[in-house]
Amino acid sequence: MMRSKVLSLVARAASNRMMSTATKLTTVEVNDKTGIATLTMNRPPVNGLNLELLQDLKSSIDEVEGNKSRGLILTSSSSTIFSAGLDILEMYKPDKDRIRAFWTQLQETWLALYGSSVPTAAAINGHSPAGGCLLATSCEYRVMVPNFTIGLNETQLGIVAPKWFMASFLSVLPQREAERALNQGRMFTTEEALKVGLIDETANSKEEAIEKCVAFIGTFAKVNPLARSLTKQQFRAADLQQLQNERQQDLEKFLFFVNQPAVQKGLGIYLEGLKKKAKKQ
Ligand SMILES: CCCCCCCC/C=C\CC(=O)SCCNC(=O)CCNC(=O)[C@H](O)C(C)(C)COP(=O)(O)OP(=O)(O)OC[C@H]1O[C@@H](n2cnc3c(N)ncnc32)[C@H](O)[C@@H]1OP(=O)(O)O
Repeated sequence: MMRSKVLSLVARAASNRMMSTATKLTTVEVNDKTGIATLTMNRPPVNGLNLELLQDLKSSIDEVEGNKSRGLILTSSSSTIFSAGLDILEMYKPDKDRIRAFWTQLQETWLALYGSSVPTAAAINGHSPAGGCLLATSCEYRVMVPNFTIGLNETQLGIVAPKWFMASFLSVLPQREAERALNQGRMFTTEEALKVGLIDETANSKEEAIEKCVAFIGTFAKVNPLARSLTKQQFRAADLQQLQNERQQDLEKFLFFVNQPAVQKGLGIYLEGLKKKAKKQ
């Protein structure tokens, strides 16, 4: 390895603390200069949100909450996928106990991210359908790299986005825009997403997206952190409380819905289509 490359790696290691390397599905890296944590999803090939990735995401968010980071940037280690959303294999022909744990964990992870007390931003460096879009819209700010897509495409799969998915979407888009996009299961290109306000900025690379997220978080540098976080909590309290109040019903509704023969059939056909497409490539 060239000396300059070695030196730059040493310098980077010195200025960034790796907080959690034990868990391999996510890593948290805190920049010593900015105090901002970058949480990276790393579940190849598509960051499908299965039980284990959701557990790691939740514990990484808790870690960032606990280590006094100035902000959290969510991104992916893939060069083309932010997250492909929920791992369909968790919902197709599911194991009875595991699917309960899976949905319960999804609820917990959303409550932690949407309700996070630190400023949050998503550096969307790849496609971000469904659950991927949920993660991005749970953050306060979104910067996306061109030539990818983002949206809640649930109706295209014959499934229904629960109320709290809609709440995140509605915290970003006007009701009319959100309703139409959800009914259509519309995926937006980066350019379209910028136009409707689903994302806040575009960036030419992941690095630039992270820089822009850092700049967003920097806008709070002179704002009292407690006042900022309590203000954020007040904006989000009703959405968070609604899920807290209805967690059990939401779980039962999901289990009932996902176990319907027609839904299972639809998921099977969709998975088959994905696999055929992957084989052709
Ligand atoms: C009232 C309450 C009711 C509640 C109802 C349930 C609500 C559920 C809500 C959430 C919805 C979801 O999140 S469902 C997931 C939706 N996601 C998608 O539709 C994305 C599907 N994937 C893609 O479009 C593409 O894979 C991609 C654009 C993300 C990437 O394309 P690329 O060409 O790079 O990769 P491949 O398509 O070749 O995929 C590689 C590999 O990964 C498998 N794959 C992809 N996505 C998923 C997924 N979401 N789950 C599981 N597996 C996935 C794909 O099949 C390939 O596998 P193989 O290599 O084995 O063939």
